[in-house]
Amino acid sequence: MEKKQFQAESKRLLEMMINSIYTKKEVFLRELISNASDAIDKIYYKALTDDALTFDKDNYYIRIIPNKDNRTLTVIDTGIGMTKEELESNLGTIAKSGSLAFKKENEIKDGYDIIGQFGVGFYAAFMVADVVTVTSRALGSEQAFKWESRGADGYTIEPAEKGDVGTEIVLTLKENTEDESYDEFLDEWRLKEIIKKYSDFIRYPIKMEVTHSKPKDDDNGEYVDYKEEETINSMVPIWKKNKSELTDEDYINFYNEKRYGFDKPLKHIHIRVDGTVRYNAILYIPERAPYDFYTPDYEKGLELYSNGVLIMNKCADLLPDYFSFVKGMVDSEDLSLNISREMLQHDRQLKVIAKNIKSKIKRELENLLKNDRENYEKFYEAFGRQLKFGVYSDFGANKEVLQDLLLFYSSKEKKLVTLAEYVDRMPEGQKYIYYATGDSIERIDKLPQTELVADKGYEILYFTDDVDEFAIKMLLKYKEKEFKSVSDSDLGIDGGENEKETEAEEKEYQELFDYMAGVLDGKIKKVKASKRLKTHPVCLSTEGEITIEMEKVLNAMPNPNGQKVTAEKVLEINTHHDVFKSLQDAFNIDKEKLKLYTKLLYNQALLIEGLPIEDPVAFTNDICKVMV
Ligand SMILES: Nc1ncnc2c1ncn2[C@@H]1O[C@H](COP(=O)(O)OP(=O)(O)OP(=O)(O)O)[C@@H](O)[C@H]1O
Repeated sequence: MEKKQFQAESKRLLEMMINSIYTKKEVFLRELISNASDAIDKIYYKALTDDALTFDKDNYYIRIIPNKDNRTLTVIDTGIGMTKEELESNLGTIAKSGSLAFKKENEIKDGYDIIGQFGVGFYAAFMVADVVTVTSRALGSEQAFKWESRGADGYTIEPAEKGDVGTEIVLTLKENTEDESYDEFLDEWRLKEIIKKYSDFIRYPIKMEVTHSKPKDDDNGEYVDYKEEETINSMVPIWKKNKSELTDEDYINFYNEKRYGFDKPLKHIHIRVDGTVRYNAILYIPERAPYDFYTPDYEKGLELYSNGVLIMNKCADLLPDYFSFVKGMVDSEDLSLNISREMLQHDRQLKVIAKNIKSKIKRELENLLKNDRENYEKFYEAFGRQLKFGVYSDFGANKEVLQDLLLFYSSKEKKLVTLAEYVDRMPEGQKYIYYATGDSIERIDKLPQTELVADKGYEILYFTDDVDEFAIKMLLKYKEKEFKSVSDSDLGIDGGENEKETEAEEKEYQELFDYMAGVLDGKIKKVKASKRLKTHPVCLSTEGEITIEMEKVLNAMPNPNGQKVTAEKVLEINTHHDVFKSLQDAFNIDKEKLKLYTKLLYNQALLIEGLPIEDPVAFTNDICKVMV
């Protein structure tokens, strides 16, 4: 059977490709510069095996020339050039990559990999240009050729004059339209910006004339403009340098140059991996949280480079959410790029890198905690909340990774402590890790509920962040010790004689307590004699899973159904307090007074908890009733 070839309508293919591959027009320059760099690399590789050729790096460069008068942008390179046949096959055939073929023919291993592989990048020029003119003279040839195309209409090739080996590409830019201005690609500052963004680490100098101004000679305060050629790119990426060559200042400068943050980094991590997936990375832990860090607007991610060429500004897949504060970049030669170089074809390599990076960051944070507590606490102040969110989210899937990085304020140490430090110094007989929740340390310090636990000499962790208690509920235990709120109805503390006494009292005063509960009409589950209060007359505790702090947080969240979460509150009364005597008297002789006292005590307990009083006016009126 006769085998037929597919027919490709190359005009349409070109149009489709030009307009659908790239999301940003500016990348055309990245593609042309990458081709120029590949062309110079090819001479470099040839010189490795050809004794007749020498490669003196100083002679090789890429030059960018914007010309506003002609509306042309020229890209010149001193690379290997193209013969007539090569112009025809490489630029005349879409998806033909001379660079890929070169890579296959020449075994290239030293890590300076050729960039081109798909054979389409060149055509990105047609996104911004009506006419593209390529004049090229190949290495070893005296004759140059000119290739010219208006895109879909095909191309022409004719002999041309060119003094040096290399390629000159002239783009005649499209006319501006209502929606698009192509003039930006003639603007020095814009060009500089694009070069810095995508091609900063191309290994050869990218030169361009840049306008500066200087005072006029006659010293009358006026300035004149003059042009000077500058190398725009930094060339050697800092991450390819040896760590021993680099100082802290170099890393800080890179952080600032890249605008990873406006602060100083607290720590940098320089990673070089030569494993199954090779990559370099420079990561930073910032000193301060960006202003939008804890908002939905914040975008996590690392810059992703393939061979020194920027592929993605913020690759989110490289960082878990709980380390979203990390800034920096990753460069790998082993990424499977897709044709636009914007997304990755397969993410196996990326997954390997992400996993690796995650454990590196964790290890660095652990080291910081162990060896530089002061700076760790600084870090924790800025990003601790994110770690706690990390423990809580994904149903606690990452709690093991994160639990040893957590810190909480300790009632005894009066500073932040780790869970390990807490558990390791727990006295014999202490069953639980105790915590108290509140808006601030000062407020928790005064919470009546902490009295019994503190009296026992037990340390209490203070939870002042909304997320704290939720994270801890997800952890459940640390080193086999369960967490317990000081407001829990059962504190797990053996009260001895005192406890028996309270139980006896409970029975004795049951009628009074029931009456009081009735006055509060469903606002609380019950009233009981407190085992935990020593000096304070009243407090609230809870039964069940939901604590008062959780009730506050959950009810503060947007809730379209208007449903409210309520903790099962218990009003605890200190039966050894003088107030209790008044309650008993009122119960016996003046029920109206008892109602008044009950409401007052309940509202006081709410205030202590930082909960709103339902009717503040009624509350102040009640106080006045007591006063008169
Ligand atoms: N400045 C240049 N000097 C020498 N050869 C070039 C130059 N520009 C392009 N070429 C040749 O043209 C071919 C096609 O270029 P094109 O940019 O379309 O694809 P590529 O660079 O091979 O791959 P990719 O699509 O991945 O960039 C290149 O492979 C190279 O052989």
